[in-house]
Amino acid sequence: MSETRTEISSLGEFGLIDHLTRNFEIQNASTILSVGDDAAVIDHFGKQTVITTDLLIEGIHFDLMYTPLKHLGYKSVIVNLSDVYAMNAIPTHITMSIGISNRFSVEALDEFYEGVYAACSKYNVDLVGGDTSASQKGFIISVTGVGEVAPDKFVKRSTAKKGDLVCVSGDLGGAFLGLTLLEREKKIYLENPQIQPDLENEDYIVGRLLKPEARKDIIEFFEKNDIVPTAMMDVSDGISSEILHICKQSNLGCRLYEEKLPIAELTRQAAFKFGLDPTVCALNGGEDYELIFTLKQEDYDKITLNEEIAVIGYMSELEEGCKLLTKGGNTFDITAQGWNAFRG
Ligand SMILES: Nc1ncnc2c1ncn2[C@@H]1O[C@H](COP(=O)(O)OP(=O)(O)O)[C@@H](O)[C@H]1O
Ligand SMILES: Cc1ncc(C[n+]2csc(CCOP(=O)(O)OP(=O)(O)O)c2C)c(N)n1
Ligand SMILES: [Mg+2]
Repeated sequence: MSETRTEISSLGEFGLIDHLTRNFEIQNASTILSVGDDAAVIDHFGKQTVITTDLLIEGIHFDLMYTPLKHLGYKSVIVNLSDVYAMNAIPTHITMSIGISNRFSVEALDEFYEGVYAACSKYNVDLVGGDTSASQKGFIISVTGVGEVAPDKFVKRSTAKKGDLVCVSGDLGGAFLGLTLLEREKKIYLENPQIQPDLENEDYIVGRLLKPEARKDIIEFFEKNDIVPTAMMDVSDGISSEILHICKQSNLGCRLYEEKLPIAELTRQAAFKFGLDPTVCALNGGEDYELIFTLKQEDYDKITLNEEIAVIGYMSELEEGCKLLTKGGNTFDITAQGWNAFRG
C-alpha cells in the first residue's frame, strides 16, 4: 500500500464506488449491463442460473492482524466461487458489498480490491455491482455469486445413491493448521511485541488459509470426461460436517476410511508440531474449499487418472449410519464437529 492516506470522506460514497470500479473490464458476453445502474442485467442464453451468497465478518471469519487486505479481497471472492463450482456450474458474475469503518483509507480499500480483481480475472468473472456503507465497527463483506450451468446439469447435495463412491479433491486440514499457527503467533506477539512471528517453512499451511483457490479444474475435468457427480458440495466447515449434510439430505449413511483421507505431508508435519491428530484436522478443520462429491461406481476408471481426486469411502444404507473406519480397524460415528460460527 502507498504511504499516502486518502480519507474516504474526501471522495464520498459515489466517488469511492467510481474509484473502486473505474478500471474493471467486462469479460463475459452474458454481462448486458454492469456497475452504474439500479441493477445489473445478465443474459445466460439458454443456460440455467445458479446464485449463492456469503457473508464475511471481521473477528468471526477473518482477523486483520494477520490477514493482508489483498489476500482478504481474493479469498472473499474465492469462497463464493467455490459454492458456484459445487453446483457443477461456471461462475460468471459477482456482486461485492462492503461495510467499512473510518479506520479504512481509500488506499486500504484499493488493496482489498486488487485482490478482488485478481480473483475475478483469474476465474473469468465480472464484478457487476454491490453496495457500500459505513460500519460502526469492523469490516463486513458480502459477496453474491452468479453462475451458469447447462439445463439440469446442476448437482445437489440430496441425490447421492447407495453404493456411490465418496470422493474429495485436493487435500484437507491445511487451512485449519494455518489458522492455528497464525493465532498462536498473534498471541505470542500480543504478549510480547518484540518477538517476531516464526513462520519459517509454514508457507503451505499459511497459504491454504490466506490464499485459497476454488476447484475450477475439477469441474472442467468433469465436463471433459463426461462425468456428472450424483451429489456435491464444497468443503468450508470440514468434511465431517459436509458428508453429514450429503448423507442427511440423500437419506443415506456412509463409510469413510481414515487411511484414504488426503492430507499433505506439510500439513501432517504441522499437526504433529502442534500435538494434533492430522486426521482430526482433516475431518473437522475448515476452509479447505475443496469439493466433496459422490460418483457412480462405473465412473471409477475415469477418475483414477486425476491425481487431484481421492476416493475416501462409499455411501451406504441410512440404517448403517455415518462411520469412519480407522487405520487401527476401529469404527467411529462421524459427528459434525466442523467449524460453527455460533459455538461460544
Ligand atoms: N439468512 C438466510 N436466509 C435465507 N437462506 C439462508 C440464510 N442463511 C443461509 N441460507 C441458505 O441455507 C442453505 C445452507 O447455507 P450454508 O450452510 O451457509 O451453505 P454454504 O456452506 O454452502 O454457504 C443455503 O441454501 C443458503 O442459501
Ligand atoms: C478469526 C478467524 N476465526 C475463525 C476462522 C475459521 N473460519 C472462518 S470461516 C470458516 C468456515 C466457513 O464459514 P461459514 O460462514 O460457515 O461459510 P459457509 O459454510 O456458509 O460458506 C472457518 C473455519 C478464521 N479463518 N478466522
Ligand atoms: Mg453460507
